[in-house]
Order: sequence, then structure tokens, then C-alpha cells
Amino acid sequence: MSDTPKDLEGLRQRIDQLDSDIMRLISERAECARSVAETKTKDDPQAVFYRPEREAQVLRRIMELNDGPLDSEEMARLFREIMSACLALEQPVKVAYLGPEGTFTQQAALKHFGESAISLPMAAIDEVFREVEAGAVNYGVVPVENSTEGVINHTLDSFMDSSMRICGEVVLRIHHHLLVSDNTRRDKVSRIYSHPQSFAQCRKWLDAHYPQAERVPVSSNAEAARLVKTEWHSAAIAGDMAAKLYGLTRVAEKIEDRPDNSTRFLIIGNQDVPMSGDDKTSIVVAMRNQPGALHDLLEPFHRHQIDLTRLETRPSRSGVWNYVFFIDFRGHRDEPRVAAVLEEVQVRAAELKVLGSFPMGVL
Ligand SMILES: C=C(O[C@@H]1C=C(C(=O)O)C=C[C@H]1O)C(=O)O
Repeated sequence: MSDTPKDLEGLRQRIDQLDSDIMRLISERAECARSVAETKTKDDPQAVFYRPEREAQVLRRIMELNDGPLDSEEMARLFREIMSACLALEQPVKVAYLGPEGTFTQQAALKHFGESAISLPMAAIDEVFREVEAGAVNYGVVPVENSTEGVINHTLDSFMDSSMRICGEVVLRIHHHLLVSDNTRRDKVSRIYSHPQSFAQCRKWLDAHYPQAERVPVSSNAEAARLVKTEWHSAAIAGDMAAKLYGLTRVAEKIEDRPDNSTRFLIIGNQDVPMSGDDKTSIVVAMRNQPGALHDLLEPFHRHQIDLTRLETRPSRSGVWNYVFFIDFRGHRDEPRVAAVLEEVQVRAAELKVLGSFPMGVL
């Protein structure tokens, strides 16, 4: 038998030894990060400790180096937490997110900054913008698009009135569950609470399984979960964080219509992020209302072979039937090729605002 207690004991001793080694190395790493912070403050008392481009490079390198048995994403998640803890030793990052507590946006914030970040819930997207603008927090996290339901207009519109820049992005797989409380009569569910986006993402499943139940839209999934606690005939559609926060049970898991259902979130701040080696740029452009305007706008991207990743149109705030275009493309504004395109677009556009160049989401 290979699993004799003696073998087991040997293995456990080996694990204890390895844990001591890992701990010593993590402490050494933390000391190093602390020295980096000291060096930064020496040069500039206002220095920002958190460096999105450096963190992206650290995580990408770990994923490249890793050859199992843990998969690379899992390994990167562990390093995400190590970095988060190292940074918190000097100054924990303060992050405002679209709340309340338990929303997918909070999950996205923690995925991006790690569990040592201080995350503060805000009641609305523009409040997240205002909080960052006022300097009350270092960064904000807001949803921008969902793979099933499309763009979150409120976020795009907030950029029109704000000087905030995009410092990063994070993509989260969104799994919805049908949740009930201990008091719920599961066979008598006549009302389901959720956020309109979540209803839309689970429409077919609901039509098939709860065609008669009243669907009541509320301001967030977490709010839906909270309401269920007090009603015996109600259920909620929400994610794991909300379920855990309110102690609800999953009656049906992963009920989203599309298995690849994901949401992209933006990290907003007031920092220009240097190149990380794999970056994206977001701009917003107003064109004069004339024939061929969109073609004129896109032509330089095509000529310089720049890969567009997204194009959204929103009504402009000035004048009826005027539009602005939100464009995302691969590359950083400091790359000569990208700088050349931006210069050309500037000439052709009535208005151009670069919302930011930032590292492609790693995790
Ligand atoms: C240590 C640094 O500062 C912070 C901590 C990092 C880390 O722990 O690896 C990485 C980037 C910064 O957010 C640095 O700039 O290298």
C-alpha cells in the first residue's frame, strides 16, 4: 500500500517544509515591493504605487512560465493575491464600484485588484465617476458591455461629461442562479426578482421553467437577493456573491441562456498608463454630420492596419441626430503607428477624446 500512514507523514513533512519556503519567499517579495514604494516616494512624494502595466506584465510572465500541474489562470490568480497583499502593505488601493455589495461589479473589482483592495459600493455609475474625480478613491469599476445584452449606455454616456481615463479592463464570466431562502415554498414561486440585464440573459430559461411567474425588475442582483429573504413565494436571479451575502440556496445553477455569457468592466482613474506590451486604446469621436463621415473616420485605421475591437454609436449631447462614436482598438497611444492614426483622426473629427490606453485584461 502506498498510502501507509508513514508515507503520508513524509508527504506532510515535505509540504510543511515547502510552505515555510513559500512563506519566506513571499516575505522577501513583500520587502522588495516595499523598497520599490520607498524609491518611488523618494523621487516623487505624490507617486502612485499601483502600476497597472507592471501588474499586467507580472501576471502575463507567470502564465507563460507556468507548466503545471496548476493551470496558468489559477497560478496567476494566486500571484494576483500576492501582489495585492504586497501593495496593501504600503497603501491599500481604494476602489469604488457600482454597488450594492454582492454585485458582479464588486466581484470584478476584487478579481482585478485582489482581495486586499478596499472596495466601496456606490449607488449609481455616475457616482462611481464622481467619487474617482473627487479623489475620494483611487479607482472606479463600472460595467461596460455584456456579451449577450450589449453595451451599458450609462457608462459610455458618463465618459462624455467626465475627464476620467480608462486604466484597465476586466472580463468576468457571468453565471446566474435561481436562488431561494429557507422560508421559500419552492413549489409556490410566483415572483422572481432580478436586474433587467439578468432577466434578459436568462429569458429562454425563464420562459421554459417559470412562464407564469411575475418578473420584477430591481436595481441590482444583490437587491433581488435581499428581497427574497422576506417573501415565502419569491425567488431571485443573481450570482454567487449575492447568494453568499444573503445566505440563499441555489435551486437551479448557471441558468444564463448562453454558456459564454461574460461582462466586460472598465477600471477608471486619473492616470495615464504606460505601455505594457499588449494594450488597447479607447477613444470617443464626434464627426461632422456629412456623407461618408464614418468611412472617413475608419479609413486611417484600415490603412495603418489597426485592429478595431469595438465600435459603438451614441447620440451626441449637442444637437438632435448628431452622433458620437466610441472606438476600441489594439495598440497603445505611445506606439508610433497609433499616434499617427490619432493625428489623422484628430484632423477629420469635430472632436476627439482619448479615454485611455491600458493593458488588455489578463485574468
Ligand atoms: C512593486 C511595485 O509596485 C506595485 C506592486 C507590484 C508587485 O507587487 O509586483 C507591482 C506593481 C505595483 O502595483 C512596482 O511598481 O514594481
